Amino acid sequence: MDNNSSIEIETKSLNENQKDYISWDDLFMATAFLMAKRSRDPVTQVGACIVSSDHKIVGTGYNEMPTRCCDDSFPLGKDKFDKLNDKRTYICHAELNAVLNTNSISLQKCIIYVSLFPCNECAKIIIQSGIKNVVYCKYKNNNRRHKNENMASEIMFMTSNVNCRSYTPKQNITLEFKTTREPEKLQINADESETQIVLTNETTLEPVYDIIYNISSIETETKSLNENQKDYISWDDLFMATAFLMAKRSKYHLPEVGACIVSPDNKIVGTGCNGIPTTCSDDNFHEHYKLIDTRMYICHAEMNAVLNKNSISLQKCIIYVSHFPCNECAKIIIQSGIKEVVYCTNEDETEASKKMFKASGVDFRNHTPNQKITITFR
Ligand SMILES: O=c1ccn([C@H]2C[C@H](O)[C@@H](COP(=O)(O)O)O2)c(=O)[nH]1
Repeated sequence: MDNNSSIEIETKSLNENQKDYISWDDLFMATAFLMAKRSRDPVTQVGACIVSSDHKIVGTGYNEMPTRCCDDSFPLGKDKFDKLNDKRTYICHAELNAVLNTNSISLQKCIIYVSLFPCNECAKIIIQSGIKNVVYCKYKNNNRRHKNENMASEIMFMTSNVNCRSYTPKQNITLEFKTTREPEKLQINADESETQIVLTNETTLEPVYDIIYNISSIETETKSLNENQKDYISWDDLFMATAFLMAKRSKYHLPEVGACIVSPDNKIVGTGCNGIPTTCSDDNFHEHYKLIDTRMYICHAEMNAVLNKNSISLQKCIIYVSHFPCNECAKIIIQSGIKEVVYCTNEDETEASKKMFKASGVDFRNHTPNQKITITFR
């Protein structure tokens, strides 16, 4: 390949590709709105996303009943005459959950993105946690800013030097999940003294869902859904959507890849997309060094998600990836202690990765959300 043509191709595809590229503000506000899709509050679904000064997600949350307080035995409506029968008595707000869900020792200098302006109770929690910036999308009660509880929050933020600004992404974000057929199926012959790997040409249409998750969750999840919760999404959909959202920060059409690592208790502990190392400025790097093969410089989404982690250990974590990991990423995943890979598409040569995953006891499965997920900022 001659140098000039490859430079041209690369620069061209970078420009064309940046149509979909999103800002940090868009990314984190979209993550907050995505989280809100897990809320079972029939009236107002709120999401929050806490981000460190180096753009790592360190906490997420949505409004829900306290953990293990089964939604069906708690009211989802209001009753101003009977506090015991009023959802407000029990529901933990999105901000509270995001702050308490964090894997980071300190939230000093962090930013919290919230779909709704924080109420006075959440303002107290935000201030005491050390968060220094609040980015919100709208006010509750038809955007009535001058409601008492909003005023109280504003006064407390102002006197505590917590910066507060409103931000609404200009357009909705739609995440489309490409589905592909598995090119080959891996079989392990358990009878052989040495593990024998057979590649067959049988093609099956994924997804294969995590049976354990579904069985335990169906009972509680389906029963409490109501009319207003058409948008409600499963954990698998949420985290795959987060991986695809991350991919929108990639400037590389190789393709754009996103990854999201999740702890056993469903906390996001790392995210990433493919890109050149952080310290190499994206915009000048190609032209400056007249790169022949950009792929040599690209850090893959999986590598970035693992190295971006805000948890000491990734033992027993799950990594959600838009594309099946290559062999280099498979090594990183295995060595990091991650125990499961959930992928959406599998277009590339991944035999070596599969062989290593199998031998190392890392499970892998496909998950493709049934339909596209649209994040609407309203
Ligand atoms: O700062 C806030 C304010 C409210 N919420 C949650 C609490 C409730 O679940 C809903 C509000 O329900 P309404 O029926 O609209 O009063 O929003 C929050 O998470 N954070």
